[in-house]
Amino acid sequence: MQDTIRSTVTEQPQLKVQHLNKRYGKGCSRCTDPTFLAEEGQRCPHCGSVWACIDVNFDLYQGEILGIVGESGSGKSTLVKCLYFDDQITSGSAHIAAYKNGELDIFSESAQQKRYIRNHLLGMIYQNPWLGLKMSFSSGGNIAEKLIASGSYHVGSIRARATELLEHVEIPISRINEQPKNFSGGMQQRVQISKALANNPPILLLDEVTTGLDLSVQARVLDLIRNIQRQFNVGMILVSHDLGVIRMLADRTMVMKGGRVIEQGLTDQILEDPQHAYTQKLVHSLLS
Ligand SMILES: Nc1ncnc2c1ncn2[C@@H]1O[C@H](COP(=O)(O)OP(=O)(O)OP(=O)(O)O)[C@@H](O)[C@H]1O
Repeated sequence: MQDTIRSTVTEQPQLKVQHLNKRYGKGCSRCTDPTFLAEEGQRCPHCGSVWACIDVNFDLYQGEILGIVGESGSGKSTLVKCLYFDDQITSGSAHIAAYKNGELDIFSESAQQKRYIRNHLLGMIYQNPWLGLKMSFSSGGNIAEKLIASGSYHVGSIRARATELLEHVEIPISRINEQPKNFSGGMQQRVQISKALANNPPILLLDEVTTGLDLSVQARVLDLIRNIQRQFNVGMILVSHDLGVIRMLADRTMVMKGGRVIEQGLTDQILEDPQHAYTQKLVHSLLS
């Protein structure tokens, strides 16, 4: 895995996230700076607001998979939702190398520019395929929707790209006109992946994409993710509460607890020598 890092990682991060905070609720004068909340506390005792992400900092490099692991409620999904502009951040910044040379904070951009970033530079795969797919469209139509959003209008090219992507994720081309609501959970995830890849984004966000799938189906989706990383050299943020999934795929890992990043480093290092007591517990439960 470390060879992958050496051969693919370039110096400038694809994505740089700094001091990202996300609060649900109005907030109050006592929690303007969430780092003052008691360690591991997320809820302000005065106003009841929940700080889902507290001072999150990380870099994502080209072609690497960054795993984010943590217990339920630790802020993993909120983080990727903020990066995909599904949710608004409270404060912080993020820079994407492929967007204006990484010089501008994407969160400070206009709604129109955010749409551009989402349509051209990001792909999102949700745990729930109903969030990522239009179930009343055909599977080919779902891919077409993403291509049209990123400025492709030539019907022949769209059809050819949809065919290529569905083949890539091993959906039989005979089913290109079928609605994904008729597909199995694993197939729906594979259509979601093909849709997210449609515009060749440099960054893919994957939120618990195998949770709830049967083990054999899970293995197939995980294999597909690994192949995509190798073939497309795309940087991925892979959220999972399952350290086994992270171990299988992630080059580097970030451990979250109570909205905070409590540990990050090479996945091998984290598994072999976890520093934080919570990570030690996680690793121990994986190995026992
Ligand atoms: N829309 C919302 N309104 C209020 N609180 C929210 C909202 N979404 C998330 N939260 C709170 O933010 C915190 C972080 O939630 P989040 O879903 O990001 O955690 P997670 O680590 O992804 O958990 P899980 O693995 O269960 O999905 C939790 O305390 C959650 O209750």
